Amino acid sequence: MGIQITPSVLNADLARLADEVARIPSADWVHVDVMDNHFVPNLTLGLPVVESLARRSALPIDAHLMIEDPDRWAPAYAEAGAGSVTFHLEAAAAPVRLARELRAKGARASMALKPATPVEAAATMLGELDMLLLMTVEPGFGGQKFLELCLPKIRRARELVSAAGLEVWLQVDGGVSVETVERCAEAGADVFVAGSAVYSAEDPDAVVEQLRGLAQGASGAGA
Ligand SMILES: O=C(CO)[C@@H](O)[C@H](O)COP(=O)(O)O
Repeated sequence: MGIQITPSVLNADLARLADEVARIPSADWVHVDVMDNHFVPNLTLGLPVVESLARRSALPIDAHLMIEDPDRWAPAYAEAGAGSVTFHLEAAAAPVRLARELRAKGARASMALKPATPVEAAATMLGELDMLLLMTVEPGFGGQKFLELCLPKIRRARELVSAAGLEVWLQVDGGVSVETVERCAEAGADVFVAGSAVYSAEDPDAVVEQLRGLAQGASGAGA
């Protein structure tokens, strides 16, 4: 599939959500952060907003659920029209069953790991996943500094995916910017979430293109 850029709308103007998504036509997905103030210390938006955005957005929705009890809630996001649904391993009671349920509902099944969770924790179920999300900040807020300690994890995840001969996408999320995207791509990431780097810019779509170019160059997938 190659390099994909999925801007997070967390730091966009949420009162104008559909318009904010329309400002990033070059993106591959729009990344929507769902937070419940239990799994993370922040509260954002939920199912009705995702359902409504799915009807209005030209981009497919990449829903990142930072919530407790994803076993109960995640399938509803697939039904609401999210093309990809990410739950956290740290929160799931039955991650394999949940991944299968998401796929059965027609969504891409994705699982996220917080920075301190070793990649090995996901190794046995990579075959159940379409994407593995490696958090490169502690989840909960946009605008944090990229955690360098996550780079070896990205490398290790790429090794595991390649060794298994799987097509699992490797997404990174947190502090991804023009300063850090190349290091993530070199380490093996291929899907890049960027929030403040995109939405703090006057021309968010130009940043999407810039991130894509840098990541492609660094991964060797460039022109
Ligand atoms: O999931 C999260 C934060 O928990 C992210 O998606 C952030 O929204 C990314 O924002 P930046 O770090 O790129 O500003």
